[in-house]
Amino acid sequence: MKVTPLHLQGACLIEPVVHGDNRGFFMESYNEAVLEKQGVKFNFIQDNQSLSAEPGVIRGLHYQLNPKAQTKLIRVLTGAIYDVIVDVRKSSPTFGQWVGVILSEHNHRQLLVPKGFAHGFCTLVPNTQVLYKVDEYYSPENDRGILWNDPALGIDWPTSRPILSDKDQRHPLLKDAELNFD
Ligand SMILES: Cc1cn([C@H]2C[C@H](O)[C@@H](COP(=O)(O)OP(=O)(O)O[C@H]3O[C@H](C)C(=O)[C@H](O)[C@H]3O)O2)c(=O)[nH]c1=O
Repeated sequence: MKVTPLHLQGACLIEPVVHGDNRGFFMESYNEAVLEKQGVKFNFIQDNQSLSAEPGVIRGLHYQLNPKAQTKLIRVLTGAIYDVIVDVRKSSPTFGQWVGVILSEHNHRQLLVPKGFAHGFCTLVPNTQVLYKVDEYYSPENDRGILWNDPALGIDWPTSRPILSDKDQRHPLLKDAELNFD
């Protein structure tokens, strides 16, 4: 597995080794020891999976407040997403900055999202299934969000008319969001 740090501290791209042959491919999609040797060590305790039937679905921008903040390891089982993380650590020199990467069933890329980041993605093709590991359990009372198209963020989403959940239509702007990350 190749681990490439991103410019937002703590975030990294992970690319597994894919063994292709005449049948298809095999890969170790997660290997704790291999990642730990490269400084990626988390106690993931929950696996999540979502299916979005249509392209242009945006889920996010979500995070959980401390003490239930989550590290997330995101990958795509089928389809493709434009995956975005936003640094919401108030004392961070990159507070409010974001990075977007394409994760797909074809590039097998994974994104490690540190605690203190809001996370969201936009699906790029139909029937996109996203899998992700988290190191804290779901905590509805600590679940928060930031509006996907907050002009202060200027995220270059692939669509300006996304399919959104009712909840994702009502998140505050970053300047009004409840944050408790240093
Ligand atoms: C996150 C979560 C949700 N749920 C229930 C709550 C709702 O009844 C239903 C859908 O939840 P939600 O609309 O929050 O799902 P997404 O919009 O896909 O949100 C997720 O996708 C974005 C991109 C994220 O980064 C978050 O991890 C996560 O919030 O699943 C659970 O039962 N357990 C969970 O861990």
